[in-house]
Amino acid sequence: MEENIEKRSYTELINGDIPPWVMRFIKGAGKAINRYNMIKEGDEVLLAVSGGKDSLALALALSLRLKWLPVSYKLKALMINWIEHPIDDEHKEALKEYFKALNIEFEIVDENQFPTSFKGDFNCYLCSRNRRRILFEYAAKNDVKLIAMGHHLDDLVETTMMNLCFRANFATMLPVQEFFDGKLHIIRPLIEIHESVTRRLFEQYDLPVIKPVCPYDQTNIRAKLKPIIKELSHIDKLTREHIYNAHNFNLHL
Ligand SMILES: Nc1ncnc2c1ncn2[C@@H]1O[C@H](COP(=O)(O)OP(=O)(O)OP(=O)(O)O)[C@@H](O)[C@H]1O
Repeated sequence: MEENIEKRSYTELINGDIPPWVMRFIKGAGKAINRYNMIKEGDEVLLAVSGGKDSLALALALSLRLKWLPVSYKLKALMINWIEHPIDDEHKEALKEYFKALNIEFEIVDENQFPTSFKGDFNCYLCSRNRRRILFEYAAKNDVKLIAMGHHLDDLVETTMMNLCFRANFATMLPVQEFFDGKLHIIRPLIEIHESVTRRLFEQYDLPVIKPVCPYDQTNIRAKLKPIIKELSHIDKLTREHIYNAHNFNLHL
């Protein structure tokens, strides 16, 4: 586990001691939720948890804002534990404690990251398809129609660049993605949040973050794009926002 010495306890946030920058983060998520009408009164939201800083930050935002919102929604968190490299008991306990403190029901399911259907192939695309299939099956079984994922603005920018530069495609990650004729939606409440904010949250509070276990994590194209996007943002610090705004999401709603 990350060294938590000198970090503040996340329970401070849960108990209401929320510094302005964390409040801006929570309100930023709320702004996207409202802008895209992601969650309505009484909805049940399945939160997809990787154990990384972003999905844990998303859990925090979705749970804390319920304290002052005039509307209510139900949260349930699901983590897929990959059988090929399972998380250890200590981390499992820390995650369970975190979700309990946030008042979110939390479940861990064991699944194969390399199912036989891959026929020996493996890449990020196949892996995320597999993850999505597992999440969809779980949602269908539990009659959940909303799945929240921890993707943020930097993820959107990297996806856009990947599609444009390597796949000759003007395509992006959507804040709200519809499946099965509207029977299921993936929502991304952190879509307007910079990764630097979730990183800061993780650096300052003892969120029970699990270190990335994916062998491809630092070598994939996404990781190679990060310094390039950072460089672009030195030319114009609103680079990420420009790429986001280029999609004119509002026009399609
Ligand atoms: N093992 C998993 N179980 C459930 N959901 C997952 C899992 N891995 C990823 N997700 C979902 O997919 C999103 C994007 O995954 P990705 O692998 O890019 O994130 P990460 O860097 O591992 O973690 P995070 O985004 O939480 O920091 C996560 O934010 C989370 O919502």
